[in-house]
Amino acid sequence: MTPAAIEASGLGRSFTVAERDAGLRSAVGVLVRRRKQQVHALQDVGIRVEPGEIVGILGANGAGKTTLLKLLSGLLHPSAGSVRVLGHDPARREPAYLRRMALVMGNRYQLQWDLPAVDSFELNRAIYRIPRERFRQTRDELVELLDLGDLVRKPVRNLSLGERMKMELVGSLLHRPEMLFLDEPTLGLDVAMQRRIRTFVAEYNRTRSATVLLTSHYMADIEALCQRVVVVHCGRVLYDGDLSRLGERFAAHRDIEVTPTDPGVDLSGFGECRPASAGRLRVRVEAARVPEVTTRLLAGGGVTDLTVTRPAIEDVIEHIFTSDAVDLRVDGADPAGRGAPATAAAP
Ligand SMILES: Nc1ncnc2c1ncn2[C@@H]1O[C@H](COP(=O)(O)OP(=O)(O)OP(=O)(O)O)[C@@H](O)[C@H]1O
Repeated sequence: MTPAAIEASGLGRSFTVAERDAGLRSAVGVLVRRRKQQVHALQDVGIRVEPGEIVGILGANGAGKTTLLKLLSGLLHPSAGSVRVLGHDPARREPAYLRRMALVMGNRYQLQWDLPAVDSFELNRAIYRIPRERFRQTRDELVELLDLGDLVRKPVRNLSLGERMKMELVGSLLHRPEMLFLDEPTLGLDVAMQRRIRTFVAEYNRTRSATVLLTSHYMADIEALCQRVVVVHCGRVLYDGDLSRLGERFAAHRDIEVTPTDPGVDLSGFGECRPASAGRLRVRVEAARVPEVTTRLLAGGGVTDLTVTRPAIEDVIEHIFTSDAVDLRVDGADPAGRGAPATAAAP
């Protein structure tokens, strides 16, 4: 078996935060007597990622995605469990590890605000001790790939959001990292720029055989780049497997589309009913009721054809994000047969 790019087990991270109620009295009181609370940002995460994979990390706000990327890149130390990335313990932040990975955050900038990006690139060359010739070659290649041209000579503060993000990517990739952690790299960008960044990430993964972990709230990013997704919910891994099979696992309902013989027929007794295209009707029912409802619809003789479809992946994700971890408790093995726990435990 080839060594994994990432291997984590029982990985967890908690934070101790001061608790206080609203109001002035509480603000003063907290100076005298501090109440503390433990926040479990991430718990018992088990994950194995193979070299060259692109894995999407999905989760609602506050689910623990950034905490996971920070643990893997060594910005945070774990409170529990163990993790190896490219054979290194990330928390030790060894130069040998830092030279092989990059963390890019859509809401944080590493380039010097008042300087042209090209100067920050020089700084990175010195920090990472990149040989001059290789540095020039990589920089020019990346600048061309991202159509940045002379923009590298403009102060970073004068660049647009999308131009700045592309510049951040160049700055982060000059040392040719094999491991890329991308936290919301397309945040706030327009659709065309999102697509440009996606194409670039796919290209970088392909040409450099880089392993990529990506978080994004844009499903288009995930669908375009990631066959495999890890869904983090309330700090735990709820699902680790093929994106295409997420719906099988978590879709709470199915849509049954029928062509009625009588266009005025009332099917609302079966479930939420809406008109679909070409005179068809769509009835939304709980997944468990599909066999019973289809049997009754066909036996009634009022429909000429019938198809059952799963909801769009966005709907499935929304269902997961808005549910309590307990609601999503499922039994049995993970569908993709990966190591991560397939059950969501009660908090
Ligand atoms: N330094 C910290 N101190 C206290 N709590 C923290 C800290 N960092 C993260 N948390 C908490 O840990 C939980 C997970 O946060 P995290 O930033 O990992 O979520 P996320 O999934 O990346 O969310 P988002 O999509 O909003 O960026 C949240 O409840 C957050 O408030």
